Amino acid sequence: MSSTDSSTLPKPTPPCWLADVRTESTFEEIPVIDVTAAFSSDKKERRELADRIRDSAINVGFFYLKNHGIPEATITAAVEAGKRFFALPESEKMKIDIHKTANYKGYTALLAENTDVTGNGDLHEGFDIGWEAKDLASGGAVTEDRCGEAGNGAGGAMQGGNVWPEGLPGFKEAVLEYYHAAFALGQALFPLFALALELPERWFDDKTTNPAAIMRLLHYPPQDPTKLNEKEIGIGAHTDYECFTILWQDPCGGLQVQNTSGKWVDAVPIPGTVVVNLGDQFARWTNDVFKSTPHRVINRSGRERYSIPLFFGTDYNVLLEPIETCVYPDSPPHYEVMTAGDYVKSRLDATYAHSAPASNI
Ligand SMILES: O=C(O)CCC(=O)C(=O)O
Ligand SMILES: [Fe+2]
Repeated sequence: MSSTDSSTLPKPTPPCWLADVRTESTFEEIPVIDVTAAFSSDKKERRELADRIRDSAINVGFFYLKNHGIPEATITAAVEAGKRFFALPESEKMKIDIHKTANYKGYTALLAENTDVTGNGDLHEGFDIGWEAKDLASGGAVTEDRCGEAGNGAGGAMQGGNVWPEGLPGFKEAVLEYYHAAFALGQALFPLFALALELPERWFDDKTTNPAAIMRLLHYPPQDPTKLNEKEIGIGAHTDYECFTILWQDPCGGLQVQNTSGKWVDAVPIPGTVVVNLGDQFARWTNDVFKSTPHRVINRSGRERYSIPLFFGTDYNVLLEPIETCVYPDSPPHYEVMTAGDYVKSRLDATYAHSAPASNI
C-alpha cells in the first residue's frame, strides 16, 4: 500500500475555525451579548464580538443583544401604534388583508397564517411591511417599493409596496421610525456575521444593497393553559426564512426555542434587550454551519402579548450559494441554489396557503 493511499489519510475534518467552536452538548439557555463593540473603530473589539456571535450562531442559533441602540421611546411608540391598529374593527383591518396585496404586505387575521403545517393556524394577528423611506410617510394608501427598483435589489418574486391603514394619525411614522432603527442594527450585524464566518468584514455589502427586510407587528391573545389546543398556539413551531431576525418582545413571555434534544427552552423577556435568531437563508448560505433553530410562541400570560420581529435577508435577486468557508469534504453543499426572493416567496406561499382565496392558488 502506498503511503498516499486515501484510506491511510486522517478523516477530513471541518475547518479548525468551525471545529473548535462547535460543542457536542445541546444548549439550556440563550446567551446575552453586548453589541456595543459593533460600532467600535477598533477592529480587535469587533473581532471579539464576532467570536461571541459565532459561538451562539453555531451552537444555539439564538442570542439576546443588549445596548442594541434602538431607543426605548421608538419602541414604545411603535408598540402603542400596533395596539391602536389591532384595536380597530376587524372589517377595517380586513381592508388591507394580506391576501389582497402584492406579496404579503398588510394585515394577517387570526389563524390566517399556519407556520407549522401540522397545526390549524396561528393564534396571532399581524401587520407586515417591507422597506420604505421615512420621508415618504404621510397618510394611508399604497407606497413605493424600493426592492422593485432595477439593479441588485430588484424585487423579483417579492416585488410590491407597503399598504397602510387609513385614519390612524401617526401610525405610519411610528412604525417606520422603529423599522429604520431596527434596520440600522441589522446592517451593523452583517459585518459581524461575515467576520464570524472567516470572511472579509464587508463581504455581505454588495448582497445587501437594497433592503430585503420584512417587519411585522404581532398581537397574540392570551390562551388558557388548562384548555390549550396544541394545534392552535400563538405561532406554531417553525424556523425563520431570512438570514436573521431581530425581535422585540413585550414582558408577557411565551417565546420558546427548541434545543437539539427536542426540549423547549424559554426565551424569557429581558428588559433592554432584543432577541436575534438565525433563519434558513443563513442555514443555506453557511451549509448548516449556522443554526436555524425551531421556535414557537404560546401566550399563557393571561394578558395580550405584542412583539415586533424584523426579518433581514440579502437582496432578493442574490443567489443563496454556500459560502466557501463552509463547504469541506465531509460537508458538500446541502441545498439547491435559488434566489433569496424566490426562496422567501415560496416559504410565504406555504405559510398562507390554507387561508388564501381560491383565486390566489
Ligand atoms: O412573537 C414572537 O416572539 C416570535 C415571532 C416569530 O417567531 C416569527 O414571527 O417568526
Ligand atoms: Fe419566527
